[in-house]
Parts: sequence; structure tokens; C-alpha cells
Amino acid sequence: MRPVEGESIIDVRGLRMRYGSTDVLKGVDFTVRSGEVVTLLGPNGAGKTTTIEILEGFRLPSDGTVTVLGADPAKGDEDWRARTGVVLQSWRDHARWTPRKLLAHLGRYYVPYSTPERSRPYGVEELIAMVGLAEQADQKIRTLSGGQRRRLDVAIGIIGRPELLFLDEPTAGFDPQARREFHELIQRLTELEETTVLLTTHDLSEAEKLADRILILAGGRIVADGSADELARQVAAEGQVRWSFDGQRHVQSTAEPTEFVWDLFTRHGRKITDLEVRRASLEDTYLTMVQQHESGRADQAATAFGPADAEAETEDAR
Ligand SMILES: Nc1ncnc2c1ncn2[C@@H]1O[C@H](COP(=O)(O)OP(=O)(O)OP(=O)(O)O)[C@@H](O)[C@H]1O
Repeated sequence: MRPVEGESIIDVRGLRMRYGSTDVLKGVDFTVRSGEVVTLLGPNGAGKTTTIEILEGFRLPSDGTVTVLGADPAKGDEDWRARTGVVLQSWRDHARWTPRKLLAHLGRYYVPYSTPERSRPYGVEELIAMVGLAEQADQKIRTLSGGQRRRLDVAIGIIGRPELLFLDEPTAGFDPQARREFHELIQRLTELEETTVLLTTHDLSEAEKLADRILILAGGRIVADGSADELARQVAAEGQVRWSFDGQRHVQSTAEPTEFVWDLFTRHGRKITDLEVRRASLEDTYLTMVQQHESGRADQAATAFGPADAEAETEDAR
């Protein structure tokens, strides 16, 4: 059965992962719904790749329940695999092949999984144009630049027209132009193809631009879950108002910036100049959270920024 809009596509409950004696994931819970673009953010070593590899079925968790497209990824069959697309950190094989030949070759595996609603695979020419590799289509893969190589990785990930696409740091090494083109590609995939996307990134502006929802992974748990705006509002219930009056600069933090500004103008009218109202950016939110985590106050971060049940998870994980 194909997913309908808003249906849960990924469901993760109490996910734990231990490497040797180190607990990397200590009880991760989240859901991704059909059609959403969700970003997993977190400092180096937080366990983003581990999480994504468990969801892809490449790694077995130590504990917890994971459901992806209605199945346990560890037991996903060929049909399940054909419905998911994976963009790994880099495709290292087939250096002597060309993008056109490799995509045609890989595409053939998806022919048996074509359905009336979702014809598989993508046409090679359409895909090459979509990822911007037309000029390099017949070049040996080993001669591609880092950015071109990454575009090929993305093309390989979506050749089977997946319903769910996993991308692990997809734009690492992209120049600004390639990054913008990649963002447009993801937007096209989600709008036209209704592809659900889970990606990891270190780039906050990328998360803000692409993601419907951001999950912040730190201290082995999801410590924040919401849109970029929601997260910023959670960290800064207060806004900052800055203005000049009689040649002097003033700053005031307030929970009601609109009311404060209204009052300011009522009292001083046009003598108020250079007015600015500032809310915390996603970067402020993220850095505050990571600082709390790194100074050993991860539980506090989970309580302050997390989903409603974060406190319960925290108790459970102790
Ligand atoms: N196979 C493994 N055996 C032992 N430890 C591992 C293994 N894979 C990952 N780790 C450790 O688990 C932790 C999480 O790694 P992971 O790659 O999932 O983090 P990440 O959030 O993706 O990091 P980065 O942002 O640096 O890519 C790290 O401390 C890493 O060293």
C-alpha cells in the first residue's frame, strides 16, 4: 500500500545503540510523516549517521523499535528496499564508468518494482538533467570534481524514484551554486514526487531552508523537535528591542516586543529611530543547546527544548 499524506513513514521508539561500553543513542524517539522533510542536526559524534544507518537497515540497534515504511528495516525485503533511496557519504566504486552508464545499469534493478503510481526507474536523461550532470554524463567517474561526484551520489540515491530518501550530509563539499541547485532539487522531489526526506547536515542555514522540522540529537537523545521558528521561539521566549533615542542606543529584552514597541512610540513618537526587534536565530538556539549539552547539562537541554514527553524520556534514560 502506498502512503497517504501525513501517514507515519518512520517511527522510532526507545532507540538505543551501544558501541562496546559507550552508549551513543540512549532512548531516541521521533516520527516522520509522509511528505515531510526532516533534518537531523547534532554535533560531531552525536550519532546521526548511526541513527540513519539503523533506519536504512544497515545497522542493528542495541534496543528499541524502529518502523520504516511499515517494516522493521533489519527485515526489509527487496520491495521495501526499492521504495527507499539512500545517499551515502560517497560512491567510491565504478571509477572507470560514466554517470550515464552507471545510472542506466543501476536503474535496471528497479524495473520490477515499477507501479502504476510510481514508474521506476527515472529516465536516465531526465535524471542527469535534474542533478545538473549533462556536461559530464559521458566522462569517467574518477575525473568528476567533488561536487559533481556528490550530484552523482544523489542521482544514484533517487534513480529508483524512492518514496523515502535518506541523505547523509548531502551537500558536504558543495560550492554555493551547487548547494542552491541541490536545495531546488530536494524541493522539486518533495513537491512533485511527494518524496519524504530525512537528511543530516551540519549546515544550519540548510536545515532552516529545507526542513519542515528539525530534530536536534545530543547526549544520545532528541533534545529539540520543531520547525526552525518553533525552536527559536522556545529558546527565546523573549525578544530583544533595540532603538535610538536622543542620540543614545538602548536595548531591552521583553516577552512582549510588539506591546513594548507600541508603548515606546506612544511615549516618544518620531524621536525613536533605528528600531530593531530581534528573535533568536536557529543558530542561537542550536549553540545554546549544544553548550548545555557539552557542559554536562544535556538533561536540562532536553527538558527546555524537547518535545512534551522529553522529561519522561530523560527520567527513563538515567
Ligand atoms: N562501528 C563503530 N564502532 C564503534 N564506535 C562507533 C562505530 N560507529 C560510530 N561509532 C562512534 O559512535 C559515535 C557516533 O558516531 P556517528 O558517526 O553516528 O556520529 P555523527 O553524529 O554522524 O557524527 P559526525 O557529525 O561527526 O558525522 C562516535 O563517537 C563514533 O566514534
